[in-house]
Amino acid sequence: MERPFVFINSAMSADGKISTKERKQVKISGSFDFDRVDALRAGSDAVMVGIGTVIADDPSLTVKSEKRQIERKQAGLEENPVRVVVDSNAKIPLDADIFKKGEGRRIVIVSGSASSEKLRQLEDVATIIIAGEDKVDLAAAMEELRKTGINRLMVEGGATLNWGMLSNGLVDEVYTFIGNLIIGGNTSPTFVDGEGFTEKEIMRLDLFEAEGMEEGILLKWKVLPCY
Ligand SMILES: NC(=O)c1ccc[n+]([C@@H]2O[C@H](COP(=O)([O-])OP(=O)(O)OC[C@H]3O[C@@H](n4cnc5c(N)ncnc54)[C@H](O)[C@@H]3O)[C@@H](O)[C@H]2O)c1
Ligand SMILES: Nc1nc(=O)c(N)c(NC[C@H](O)[C@H](O)[C@H](O)COP(=O)(O)O)[nH]1
Repeated sequence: MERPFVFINSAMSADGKISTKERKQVKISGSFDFDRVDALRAGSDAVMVGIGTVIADDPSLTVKSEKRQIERKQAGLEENPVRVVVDSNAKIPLDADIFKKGEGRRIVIVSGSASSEKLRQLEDVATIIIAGEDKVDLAAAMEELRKTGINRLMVEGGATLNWGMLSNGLVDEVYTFIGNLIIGGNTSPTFVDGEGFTEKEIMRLDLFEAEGMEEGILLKWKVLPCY
């Protein structure tokens, strides 16, 4: 199977949470880390999030630095990477910031259970990929993204999509910024939620970079193959 090179970038608290129990966004990164995230976006062919993140945060996922936007244009690219949302039932609001802000292509990946009426409406603002019957088949979706020329894909969460991508063996690298705060709560989203691995299935990582940044630390890991 041909798929893009995939990395996940996430910011978490010292206790591994990525937002509050009300799923409210928390500023974990400082300006330095947000700028690093911007550079990662600018260097990617596409940036992907789950529908939970769109509903919770309404992100635009645009490249913020004007210099990077210009550099992308000079390289013959669109100002922003392709913005991709994984949304099995096509719940994404038509007025989401992803559609309203910035230039560039948008892709919504849905499953066979999405309503055809909503898909017709979405076709005006995005390309639709259908993968899977009731729930998006992420492996099939990755193949489709690769076919459309996406070779480097940045995944920006949230917790459930991170699990889906990791547990299906679709991630090459993981970048986690750990900030100087504790969020707590047994229902607050963590870096990876979902079902969780059993002891035998646990995924191993290889740390290849660690860098103190502002009041936190950035860790970069390679995902090791499962045996
Ligand atoms: N700190 C950070 O770096 C960061 C980044 C992004 C999001 N967040 C936070 O994460 C939270 C959202 O996370 P979440 O877990 O609710 O939503 P999510 O963004 O992970 O989206 C999950 C949804 O994607 C859809 N989906 C479709 N097919 C799937 C599949 N095969 N596998 C997995 N998901 C599939 C499902 O509808 C699922 O509910 C928000 O609170 C947001 O603020 C934090
Ligand atoms: N890197 C990072 N540090 C954080 O402290 C934090 N809270 C997020 N959270 C991701 C976030 O939940 C959003 O989904 C997008 O970062 C918003 O993207 P835009 O600014 O709209 O382009 N990400």
